[in-house]
Amino acid sequence: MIPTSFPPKEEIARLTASMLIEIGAIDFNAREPFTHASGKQAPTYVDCRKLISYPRIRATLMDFLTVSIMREAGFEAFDNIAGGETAGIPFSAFVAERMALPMTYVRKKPKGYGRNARIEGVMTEGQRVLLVEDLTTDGGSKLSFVDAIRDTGATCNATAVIFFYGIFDGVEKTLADHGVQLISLCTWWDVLAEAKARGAYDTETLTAVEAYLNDPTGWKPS
Ligand SMILES: O=P(O)(O)OC[C@H]1O[C@H](OP(=O)(O)OP(=O)(O)O)[C@H](O)[C@@H]1O
Ligand SMILES: O=C(O)c1cc(=O)[nH]c(=O)[nH]1
Repeated sequence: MIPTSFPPKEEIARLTASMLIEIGAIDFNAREPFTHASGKQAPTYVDCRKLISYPRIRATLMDFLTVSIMREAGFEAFDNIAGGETAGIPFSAFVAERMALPMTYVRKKPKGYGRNARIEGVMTEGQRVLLVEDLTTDGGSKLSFVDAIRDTGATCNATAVIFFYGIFDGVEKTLADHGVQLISLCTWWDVLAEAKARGAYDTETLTAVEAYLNDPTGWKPS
């Protein structure tokens, strides 16, 4: 069902950050960095996949994502909600259910046999498709998913994610240049503020993380 409450964007960001911290979806390690889909290393990892196991938090965040989509893109802007393999798929299902829209999903690569499809479910020419994903780091996966959607003759002018890194230059512009609007609930800056407010991590950890957030390309493991 479509939620009717519309908390302000800043409150959505704070609550989302708080929920991610509460369920242990936020990992920091400046000594043994995480490798991301882009191949880059970072002292940060947010595991939005954990959210599916927490029904109260999951429902609240999916309401937030749905109202953010309607508020920032329009109430009647989409005909089809597509999830990006893998982490985007459950969230696309929850959003599609709320918006009473068809759901599809996009594979990272063609299946390799059978129909050799990248798109699963029914996507038709001219449909206005919203790509739903768990997060965006530098946007590389989004461009690939959007291109696969457009190859069907559908349009895809927006992507909605729970988490946006918000630290790399030009990600929103690169997406915008590709004709894609980015809708997100929170960034690392919201998580950092909430972590400090809660005293959730030790000062050394937060200092190392803040150094990375301020200069992700110059950052080196400690
Ligand atoms: O490239 P970006 O747009 O910045 O987004 C980062 C991608 O990295 C993660 O996927 P990953 O490839 O790790 O796979 P998974 O979804 O199968 O876990 C995440 O689910 C995003 O799709
Ligand atoms: O870019 C990624 O691959 C990535 C970063 C992150 O923090 N969490 C995640 O699941 N993937």
